[in-house]
Amino acid sequence: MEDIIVVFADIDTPQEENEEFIELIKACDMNIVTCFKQPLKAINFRTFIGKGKCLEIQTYLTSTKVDTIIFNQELSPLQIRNLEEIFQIPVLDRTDLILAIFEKRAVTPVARLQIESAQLKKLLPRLIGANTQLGRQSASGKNKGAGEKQLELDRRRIKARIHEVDRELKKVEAQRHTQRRARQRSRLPLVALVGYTNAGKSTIMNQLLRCSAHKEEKQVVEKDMLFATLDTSIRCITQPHGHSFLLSDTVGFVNRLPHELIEAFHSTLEEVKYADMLLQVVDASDEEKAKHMAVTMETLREIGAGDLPMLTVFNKCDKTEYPYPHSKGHELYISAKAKDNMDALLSALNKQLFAQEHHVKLQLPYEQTAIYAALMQQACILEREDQEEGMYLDALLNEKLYQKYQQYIIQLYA
Ligand SMILES: Nc1nc2c(ncn2[C@@H]2O[C@H](COP(=O)(O)OP(=O)(O)OP(=O)(O)O)[C@@H](O)[C@H]2O)c(=O)[nH]1
Ligand SMILES: [Mg+2]
Repeated sequence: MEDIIVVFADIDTPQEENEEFIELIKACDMNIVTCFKQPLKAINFRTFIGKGKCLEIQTYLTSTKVDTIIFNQELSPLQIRNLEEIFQIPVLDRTDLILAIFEKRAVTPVARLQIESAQLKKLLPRLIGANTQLGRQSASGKNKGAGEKQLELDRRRIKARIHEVDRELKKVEAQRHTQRRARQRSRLPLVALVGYTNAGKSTIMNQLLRCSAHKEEKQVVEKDMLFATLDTSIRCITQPHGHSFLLSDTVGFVNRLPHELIEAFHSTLEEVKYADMLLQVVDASDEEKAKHMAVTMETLREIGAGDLPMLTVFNKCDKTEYPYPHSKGHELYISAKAKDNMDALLSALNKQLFAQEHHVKLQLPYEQTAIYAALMQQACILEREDQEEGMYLDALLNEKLYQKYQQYIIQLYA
């Protein structure tokens, strides 16, 4: 495990943001040896923090073994270079840390390529104009060779590799485009799970898969750690009495998600843009939920998915005082840990996803098996109640079915 020093260089940084930063460090399996704090009125353009603080850290380093220093802010390439010259060990900023977490978590080849692209693009400007023996390849802090010549070689190699990686990623984008076209032809609506990291998106996906009539669909990874999911998985949810839809689970968002990452994860995040509807998952037990929702909205706008219809799911209500399952307009309160809450989720989702449809109650004689079979296939049956005189169906019908089966409709809901 890497031994690190954390430098909180604060320019009115809220306390919660610093707490989240510690969580990010934990997610990266690093051992914090000590923390230095400096409230800043002005940023030193050469070293971010002041001379006095640099000296204090330098003195500390003479007596303690430390592998890396991590700043809770974004640093410029020049600041990083100067700080590394002073401390003689690698210095990482907030973006490097998030990239390092992603690097650790990346399991699919695409996620690996995306992270490599982001890391190389962040590294390149640091090498321009650098003349020290310190150059870093990744958060693991491998030192590179000395001298201008070596640097020039490094720069060229990095540029060539960026080119190669981006070409691979373009291929992936084209592949995803083809897959998307195939999905669109299937005409199944696509629902995308989005939200802050660790809110419970993958858990909801798995619970819905358990309820799905097609149980063979693969489960996704759900775990209590930041950024458990790094790629997009799309599964088909087949409702026992109704429409099927596609559900996608993707990478979670975080406050100030580095721009390099959004760019690198373009093809992964782009899937969200093509959804028919978003399921925004919020951890209801998190005190910072309002801020997390704002970050989610901001990220959605950034990737061009800000205007899609949305159902907001306040999850983990079992850890709160909120009654659940409970539906209120476009908001739903549930606990994904309670399997029976998925009915409430599906019902809210169906209402919104198939909103252009008519919500009706039908009374159908038992002998009308052909009509029942047609409704099962083409409509969304929310509830079935069997009585002596026939079955009562609470269903969503499209215009065509609505006209065709008028004679069986006994109630039209608002
Ligand atoms: N108590 C409680 N825990 C939950 C609930 N839903 C999910 N969790 C837990 O929250 C943690 C995170 O869940 P995930 O489903 O992996 O979260 P995610 O949103 O997919 O996270 P990322 O992939 O990191 O973005 C896991 O330990 C889950 O077991 C819930 O309703 N109640
Ligand atoms: Mg996940």
